[in-house]
Amino acid sequence: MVDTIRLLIAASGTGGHLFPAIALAEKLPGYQIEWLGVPNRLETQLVPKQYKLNTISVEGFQKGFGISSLLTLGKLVGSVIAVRKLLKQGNFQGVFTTGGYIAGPSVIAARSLGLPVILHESNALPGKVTRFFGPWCDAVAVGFDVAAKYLPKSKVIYTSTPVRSQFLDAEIVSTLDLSIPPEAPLIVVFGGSQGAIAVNKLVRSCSPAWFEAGAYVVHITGDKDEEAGSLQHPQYISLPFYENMAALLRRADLAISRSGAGSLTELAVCETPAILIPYPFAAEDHQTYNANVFTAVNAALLFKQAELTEDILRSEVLRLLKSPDELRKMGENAKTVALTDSAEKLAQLLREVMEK
Ligand SMILES: CC(=O)N[C@H]1[C@@H](OP(=O)(O)OP(=O)(O)OC[C@H]2O[C@@H](n3ccc(=O)[nH]c3=O)[C@H](O)[C@@H]2O)O[C@H](CO)[C@@H](O)[C@@H]1O
Repeated sequence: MVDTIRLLIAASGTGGHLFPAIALAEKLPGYQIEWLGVPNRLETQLVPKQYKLNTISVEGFQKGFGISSLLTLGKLVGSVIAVRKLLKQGNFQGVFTTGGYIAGPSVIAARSLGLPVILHESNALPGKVTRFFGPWCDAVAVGFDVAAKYLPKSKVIYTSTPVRSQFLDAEIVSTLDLSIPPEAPLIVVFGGSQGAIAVNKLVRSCSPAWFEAGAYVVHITGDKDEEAGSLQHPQYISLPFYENMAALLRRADLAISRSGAGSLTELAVCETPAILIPYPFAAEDHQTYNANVFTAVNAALLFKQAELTEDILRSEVLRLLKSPDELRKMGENAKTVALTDSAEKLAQLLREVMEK
């Protein structure tokens, strides 16, 4: 009889790092899974109760990564020791990680114990940690196939990025609990898992013209926007966060969004056309690389935040609202850049590596 396999999932920080790992974990019945994160990030809220969350302190690691700062090195060594101890004491047989600062110590610790590691990188331009540690991993699964060209020394496999299971349910739209008339055009605005204050300002200024055109706006502002709540209108719904993004994106006629890999993959599987405004301060401008994947297949319009004025945003949205055929075509094109069976593909890859 084969013993139950014990897997440590190192995924931490943002929705973009956590949701793909949660979707994968759901596809590994029979595996005993524990989580590795840090004490003060989103994993403390998002990791499902059935997985034990172990935490270590690796804050700030990514920032100084690549520069031989003693502090960074000291933190890294401490984290590696902590993860090694956890892996040994917990009898784990392998590690899965979604990159980011938690991945460095996890990969080093696992490899130093001879354990297999799979890393999933969801961005079109892989992060520094992925580029550096990718060759140490048994495989690097990528969310967009263009990422492979930045990982020449890694064993790269295109799996797309797993989304939460509700995104794959075409009927989910019936669970939308916001009062929006069925025939009204719907614009959904969101800025990743943390909101986007600069986009919020623009959207509030433009919205009255969109209301006049009959559109409803669901605006997810994040919880750090002090001006959230300053716009009131019967066709406007403002929320700090919304759980049922799957229903909302399927219902949306147009999304206005940052271009984090998680949001983009969800837009793709929901076939939602989009206006993308990459977060200008994202590491190495990786959100622009992500957005380029969409513009390359005419699935979205891309605007640099610094160049996007109220006038441009207002008029582009009004133009698109008058062009349902163009919107429909953009949605169809979006579908081509993601796989709906990504979680299964990733689970299969993991099983192949862990059970060989
Ligand atoms: C600012 C930044 O650097 N963000 C990065 C972060 O993702 P970050 O979490 O910021 O953004 P993503 O777009 O990847 O994911 C956002 C997730 O939050 C969910 N959501 C959002 C709002 C809401 O109300 N409800 C909700 O469920 C979305 O559905 C999505 O699943 O890691 C990603 C993966 O490495 C990167 O591509 C992003 O660039």
